[in-house]
Amino acid sequence: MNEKISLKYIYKLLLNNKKSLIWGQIFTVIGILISVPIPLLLPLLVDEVLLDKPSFFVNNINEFFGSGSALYYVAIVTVVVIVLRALHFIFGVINTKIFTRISKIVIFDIRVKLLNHLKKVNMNEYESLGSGKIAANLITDVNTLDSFIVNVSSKLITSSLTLIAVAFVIIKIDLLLGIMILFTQPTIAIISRRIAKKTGELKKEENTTIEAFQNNINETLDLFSQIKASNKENSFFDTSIQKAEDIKKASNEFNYKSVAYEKFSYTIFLFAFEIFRATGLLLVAYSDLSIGLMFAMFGYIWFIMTPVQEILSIQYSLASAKAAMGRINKVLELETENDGDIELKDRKVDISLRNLSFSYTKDKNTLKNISFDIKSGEKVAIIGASGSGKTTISQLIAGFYAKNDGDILYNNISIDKISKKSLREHIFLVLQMPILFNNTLRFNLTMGEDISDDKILEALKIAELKEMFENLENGLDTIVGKMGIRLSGGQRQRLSIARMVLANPSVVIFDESTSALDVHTETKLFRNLESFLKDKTVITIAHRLSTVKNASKIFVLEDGELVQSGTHNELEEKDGHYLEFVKHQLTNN
Ligand SMILES: Nc1ncnc2c1ncn2[C@@H]1O[C@H](COP(=O)(O)OP(=O)(O)OP(=O)(O)O)[C@@H](O)[C@H]1O
Repeated sequence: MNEKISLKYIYKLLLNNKKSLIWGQIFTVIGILISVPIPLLLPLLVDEVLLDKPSFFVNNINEFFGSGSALYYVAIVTVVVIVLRALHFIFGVINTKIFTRISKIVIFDIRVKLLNHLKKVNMNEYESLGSGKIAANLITDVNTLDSFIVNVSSKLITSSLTLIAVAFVIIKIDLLLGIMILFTQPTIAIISRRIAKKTGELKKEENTTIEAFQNNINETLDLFSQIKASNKENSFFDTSIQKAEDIKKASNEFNYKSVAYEKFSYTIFLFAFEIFRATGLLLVAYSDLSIGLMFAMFGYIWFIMTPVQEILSIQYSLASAKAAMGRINKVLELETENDGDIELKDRKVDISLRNLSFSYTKDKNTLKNISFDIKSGEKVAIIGASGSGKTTISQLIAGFYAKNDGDILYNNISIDKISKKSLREHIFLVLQMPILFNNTLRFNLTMGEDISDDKILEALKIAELKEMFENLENGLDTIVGKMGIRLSGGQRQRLSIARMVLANPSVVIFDESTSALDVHTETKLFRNLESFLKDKTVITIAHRLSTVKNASKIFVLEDGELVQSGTHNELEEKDGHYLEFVKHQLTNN
């Protein structure tokens, strides 16, 4: 059972780094012990030195270092404060280093968990989310978790402990002012947060308008020639101008309101600060609070701003982390392939479809109750109208999609019991539109396997690609694909065939794999492949009569059902889809 990502799960992963966590907490406590007294030190000299009421500092300095002038006491305490601040900085850096490392390890573990799950996800499930969403889960959502974990692990404990320590100190200095500060500060912070949220919403609106403009302008520019051809420049560009107008409005709102909101929350803080100051003055006037301690209290007001903000930010970060976990768990909920453990050892593979049914979506059955047998070494063909389910059958035979009903047997063993790895070693599906990796020609042919150049060249020769290869400056090391040289549709199809030759499977499925080739090249190619394919099982999906005619068996599909099967000669004799197909081909040629 694949455990979902939850706070408990993250906690468990954090605990895997117990030793570092303990060290982190030790440094946290030391850091707090160093930083909390800082606001107290210099203000106390107001009482002890300026108002000439020697107490703790002056007495201790006198005892250990001897007495001196005001400059002497101020200088010593200032040096102590600077040293404490420097130490606090150093411990802070060490702490950040420890907690960042732990959170990166946790995030790495989560990414690995997701990738390991994705590796086994079955195709139907994969398509239900789509690559865009999955990539967003792996990048954006995991990053959201990342910042949450960094926040929680390093800031939550530090900020809470700091607040507790400061609360203890300021309540000890003056109960009334201490409680006032402790209640007012978080209230102000909450108000600021609310205001920040409003700013966030305005920013979102601005982003939406920018995105809409971007999508619109991208489409307009992509289809520029078509727009011009249909004389529609005005209407398309008017829409773009309207979208630009939306940006103007939303951007204006965001820019001035965000500054106003920011100033507003700072002003509220200053109001409160003035009230604290007045209360402090009154406490000095009417109670026993000293001037020095009053200044120290003012120092603590600034001091607790950061931990209060940080604790609140964790609350928000928790909300986004929970949403991110929900989306990440959608990936972990994708069902994995039913992987069996039987290895297909024999290179001779008989394939049988038994009442096979399959649907991509719940509302429509793509394949209905299909049964047929293909003996090892047989050369069969599947034909049918576009959308009748030919590609789907081949994908099911190759084990890409999971069947819904019925069974596919390989040497009488159900697909459910066979290891998918072993199945794919035996079956090679040559696609109509092979996708190239943005990598060298060699990688695209070998998929990273160590295969000698001689073998690769032999495969290129069989696939009728030798000539193209000889014209490449960097030979097998030429980058092809997105950022490299673009190959034509026909070249890509032949490259896929060369891939298949190198993989040397026992069953080859050609899914309209030569549709982009001219008849002359196609004939040469199949002649080259003749001896290679001699003992192999070959399933050909094709639209050309010439390609299927010589098959030992032809299966005719219609709307997901097997409607006819037999040899060319047998089927040609009967009225039905095959005869229609033959007639159609003859009249079209
Ligand atoms: N990934 C998919 N998700 C949902 N529906 C799909 C998917 N792939 C194919 N289909 C649908 O399944 C049906 C059969 O498609 P399939 O590609 O197997 O037909 P085909 O006979 O190979 O067609 P063609 O000759 O045009 O390649 C079609 O209605 C198609 O729209």
